[in-house]
Amino acid sequence: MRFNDKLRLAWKKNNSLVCVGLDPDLSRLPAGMAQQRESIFEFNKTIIDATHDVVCAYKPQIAYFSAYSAEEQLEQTIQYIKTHYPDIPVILDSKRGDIGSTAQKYAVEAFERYQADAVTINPYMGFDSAEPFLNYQDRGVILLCRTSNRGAGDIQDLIVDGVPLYERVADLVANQWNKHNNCLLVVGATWPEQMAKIRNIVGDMPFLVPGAGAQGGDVEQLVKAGKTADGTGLIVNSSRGVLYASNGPDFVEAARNEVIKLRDLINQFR
Ligand SMILES: O=c1ccn([C@@H]2O[C@H](COP(=O)(O)O)[C@@H](O)[C@H]2O)c(=O)[nH]1
Repeated sequence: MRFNDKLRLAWKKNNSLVCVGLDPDLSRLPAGMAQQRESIFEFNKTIIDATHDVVCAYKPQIAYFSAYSAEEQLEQTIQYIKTHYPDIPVILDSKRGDIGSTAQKYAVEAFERYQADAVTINPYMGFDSAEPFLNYQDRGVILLCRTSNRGAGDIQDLIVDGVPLYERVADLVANQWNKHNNCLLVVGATWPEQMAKIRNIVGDMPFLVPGAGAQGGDVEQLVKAGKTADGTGLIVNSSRGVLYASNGPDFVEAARNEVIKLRDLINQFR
């Protein structure tokens, strides 16, 4: 099934636009869980089991695995989701980007080694660096457009041909790179004004929206700025806000409650 179809079904099945980011930080694991790489899969599995019916996607961030030489735990986590909750898409957040021959290997890493349904990539090396990913027509390719961080504007707001670079990226992706209808954009929850502009440029293209939760993005503003006419179009990610809602014995319940709270708040404004 194509990524965008899988996403649409997940939005509908769980009536949720929430994506849980799987960013396992050994120093923040719940009390009683050993701070060692072997705990990562157990922690992720517990969070996934507790939230699979209230999310539309999971987003493991590769750095939280490779930093601990825990690639095996990343593989196990993705396989666990695909086996037990096959309706929930997995987005590998790795933000790769390189010359075509190397990008080809990164595409194999994301889509064949890790079996991700979608991957984040950096578009700033141009079309040939994105093409190896885009050629996997059933997978999603999520390109950085206006990121959630404080310094997002340093480069993304530079004026190119009379418009900010992030608008050029949005236009380029929507009108030239999206031949297989498998492109999405990263648009930070922290920039609702820019999000509204991007929505105007790209029509119904889905956005991966990091920055709700720990980064403080305003949910009402982001949903109003980014939703599509049918009240979808957004994959709203929260990582730390969910994973570390509590580090006590109630961490599972606290994580689930956090997701439900975010889901219900988003749904209020769809
Ligand atoms: O613009 C971006 C792109 C990616 N991210 C990633 O999303 C999560 C956010 O984590 P929180 O704990 O919910 O803040 C993290 O994996 C980032 O690498 C982003 O924040 N902004």
